[in-house]
Amino acid sequence: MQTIVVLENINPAKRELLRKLSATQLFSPQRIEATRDLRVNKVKELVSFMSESSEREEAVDISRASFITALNIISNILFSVDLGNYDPKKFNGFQDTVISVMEAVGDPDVANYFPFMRFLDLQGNGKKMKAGCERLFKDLFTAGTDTSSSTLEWAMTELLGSPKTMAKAQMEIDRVIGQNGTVQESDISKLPYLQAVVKETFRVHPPAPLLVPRKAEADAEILGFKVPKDTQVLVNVWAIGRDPSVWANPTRFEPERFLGKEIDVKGRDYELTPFGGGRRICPGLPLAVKTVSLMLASLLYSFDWKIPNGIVSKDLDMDETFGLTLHKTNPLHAIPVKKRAIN
Ligand code: HEM
Repeated sequence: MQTIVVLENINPAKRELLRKLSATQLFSPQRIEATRDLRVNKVKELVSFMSESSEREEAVDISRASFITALNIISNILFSVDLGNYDPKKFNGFQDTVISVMEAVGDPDVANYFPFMRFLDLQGNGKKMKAGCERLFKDLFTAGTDTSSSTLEWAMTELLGSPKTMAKAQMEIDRVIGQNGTVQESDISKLPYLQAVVKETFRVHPPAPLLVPRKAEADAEILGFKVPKDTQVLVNVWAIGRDPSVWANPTRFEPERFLGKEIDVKGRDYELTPFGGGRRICPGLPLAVKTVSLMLASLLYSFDWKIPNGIVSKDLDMDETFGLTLHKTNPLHAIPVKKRAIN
């Protein structure tokens, strides 16, 4: 399931296209607003899946389940179809996904069904353009799914490792939603502690720890360091997130540090830039923050969580595999225990 964001390998023209497509056609504020119910429904399906596992007292692979949800949200925004399936027998990962997408793209009338495809000017472009599109969509799915599922997995890992923090987040959600509700996106703004948990997860476990590599366009000098033209520059947001000169107790997971503070992940506060910043800032940011917050709030509202195999919270492993993307080395498995009837 773990895939790597290899956006640095895309040529600049394609990257620009991917960016433009994301920002103007797919994740513009209007489009994000128009697809709100879709996200709520896809997260309801995640909760139903967890509910079935709960009845069987079965541990769930949190990263995999949230990956399917994130994938279906993006595939529905793009093509109004589910490309992921919670049943592993019916879903083999990106290969199947991209093939299904390409079958849709191969249809000459596709732009009638998916108006944004006109933007790509597909008509009559033949095999080469089709291959380009295949790569383009694959990159979009890759950039948006793995990053979101990794964030959710780390948030749940940290909360399972700190039962008090989990209880505090659950109490806040219960207070806002009441006993028999469903979490809506509009509730998230009323959940400052949940938002702080998400920010704290981004601080300690940024899914793209070195952002996307940059290259100096000209000789430069930064803080006395000479950076010659064409040097590859990596921004280590993982290290910034754990810098003791910036953060008190940097290795502790303490969402409280964000309460009452303006600091956000939108690229303006340089101590917390999990989505990058400036011209290259992640165009999927608004979608990602909404998706991750809604998934997390819904899982905490509907279920209590147990770690399988008698492992206690303090012994939960936090091993990270560090590369262009950051992953939990051993996938988190957790058992959902239903707290209330699922609507
Ligand atoms: C928690 C979720 C996510 C995180 C942490 C994340 C993070 C990032 C980062 C760090 C970059 C590079 C920015 C830079 O170097 O300044 C990036 C680029 C990108 N992201 Fe995201 N992302 C997430 C979700 C998404 C989603 C949901 C989508 C769309 C479906 C998406 C699409 C893209 C694209 C297309 C780029 C390339 C932009 C470019 O090269 O200019 N991302 N993302």
